Amino acid sequence: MAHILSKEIPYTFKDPSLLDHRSFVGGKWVEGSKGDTFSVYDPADNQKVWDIADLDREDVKGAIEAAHTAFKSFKKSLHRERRWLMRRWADLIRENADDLAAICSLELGKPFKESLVTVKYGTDFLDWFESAIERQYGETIPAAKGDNRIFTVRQPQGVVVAITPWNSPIAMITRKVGAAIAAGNTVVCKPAPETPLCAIAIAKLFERAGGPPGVLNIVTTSAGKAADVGKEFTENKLVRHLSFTGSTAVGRYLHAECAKTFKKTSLELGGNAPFIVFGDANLEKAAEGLISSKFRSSGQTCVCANRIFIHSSIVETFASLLAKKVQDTFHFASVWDPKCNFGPLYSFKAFEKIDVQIKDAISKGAEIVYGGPEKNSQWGPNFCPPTILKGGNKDMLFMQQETFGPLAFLVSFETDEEVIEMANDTDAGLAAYIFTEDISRVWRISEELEAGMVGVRVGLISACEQPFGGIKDSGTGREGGRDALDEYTEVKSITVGI
Ligand SMILES: NC(=O)c1ccc[n+]([C@@H]2O[C@H](COP(=O)([O-])OP(=O)(O)OC[C@H]3O[C@@H](n4cnc5c(N)ncnc54)[C@H](O)[C@@H]3O)[C@@H](O)[C@H]2O)c1
Ligand SMILES: O=CCCC(=O)O
Repeated sequence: MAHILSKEIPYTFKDPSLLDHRSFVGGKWVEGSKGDTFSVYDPADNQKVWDIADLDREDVKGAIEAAHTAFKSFKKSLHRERRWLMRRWADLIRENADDLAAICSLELGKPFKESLVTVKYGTDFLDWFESAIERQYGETIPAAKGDNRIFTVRQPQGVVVAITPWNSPIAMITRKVGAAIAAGNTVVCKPAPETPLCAIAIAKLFERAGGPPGVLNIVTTSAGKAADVGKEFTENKLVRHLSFTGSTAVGRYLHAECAKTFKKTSLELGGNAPFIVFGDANLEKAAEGLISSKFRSSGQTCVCANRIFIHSSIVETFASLLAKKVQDTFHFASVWDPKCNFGPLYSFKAFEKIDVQIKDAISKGAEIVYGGPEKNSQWGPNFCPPTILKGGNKDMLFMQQETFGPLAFLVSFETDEEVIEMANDTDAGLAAYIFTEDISRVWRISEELEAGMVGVRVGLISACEQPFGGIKDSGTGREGGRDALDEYTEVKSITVGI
């Protein structure tokens, strides 16, 4: 089978060799052993982009074994050697930022301009982890038994499996894989079947940076093989840590399966973020914060605002201001147009989900203030413009179900107590946002919100230096930040008798 891009795009790759349809296992570029493939589509027009190698459970087992073999020597690599590897890798990603952004736009439908921001965000993680490598300190502990001395060291865990979603195909890989490798582990990464090309290109650059064979393995698999391949990840005893970003349902399943072999898990799952604007808020700031939180990636991030609570005294003013700012902010065009800053939804399925949420809300009393889904939009079959609805209430679907699309549902509230209760009335606990000018309210509400991350007077909280993760059904563990490498190491205590 000839493997070439199946469609024309208005972009010329500076280095076309970054495009590949194969997986990367044990330092070799491989097809699936059965020769199976699956297709990747461009969300901007639903046209096929390429056929990608579809690895099966046996192939994935081989990748785990390759990672295990590589771990035997990689765990002994010097900190300084790993720093240089990370630095070369990050530099190569920067040098190839345009091509990587183009791949991201092609398979995710993200505007090219926004894809460049994503590449930078992804590279920031590698820079951050690199700087942390030589600061993996242990402790000395006073021993109760006078003749003993106790100290601790941090050691890599072994083979780490990283399973990533489609909505952030560069940063979700560097955030997991970067930290795991920086800490001295070896990795088998399974990217989402919708967006394997970014993962493949990142692995090409890892190889060029001098990454030893087997340290990073990329296994591309179709949606249909995910469950089977997942069993290998959870049952194989060589895997010591499974790090997953994706839906709560799949995360819950993987977590339970991993418990059977006592694997560590890091789970970054779904969100349902409350965004609260109090009566004393700076409304300009709040509207701008909401635009960056709600409409980033067309509403397709786990930290996007989902339930927007506005104090009843300002709800009308805020809705009009928000509509005006949305109108002034977004420019729709082809995702390749440098002016475009708002892209399509990932898929028709996503479009249908938001259609259901809008119809449900309208049938229960909400009204559209701005936008509304357009069937057969000139910007593609999956395009939905930023949409604002007011009159939301607790009986509507969006209150319990993550929208993952560009719908801003405004719900009015009266008191601080009432809004805290509504904000916490969800199984998710990932991000939350508040806008107020009252310093005592900042502390009180931040501490009362049941969420792993709170943004105060900001709508964009994601950063490599921030501990990223949730509580309740939004998962366990933190990625990024000062403690990022701790997630991928074990503390060993050594007691010495003198
Ligand atoms: N908290 C975060 O950091 C974060 C980040 C991005 C996305 N998300 C969440 O992810 C969801 C959207 O992503 P999605 O639809 O791709 O999620 P998903 O759970 O369907 O898929 C995520 C990944 O898991 C794989 N997978 C699915 N079933 C599997 C199985 N049985 N065994 C092994 N792997 C399996 C998929 O192929 C994909 O690679 C949203 O709910 C969003 O909030 C969370
Ligand atoms: O979708 C979730 C991850 C996006 C982010 O890191 O902000």
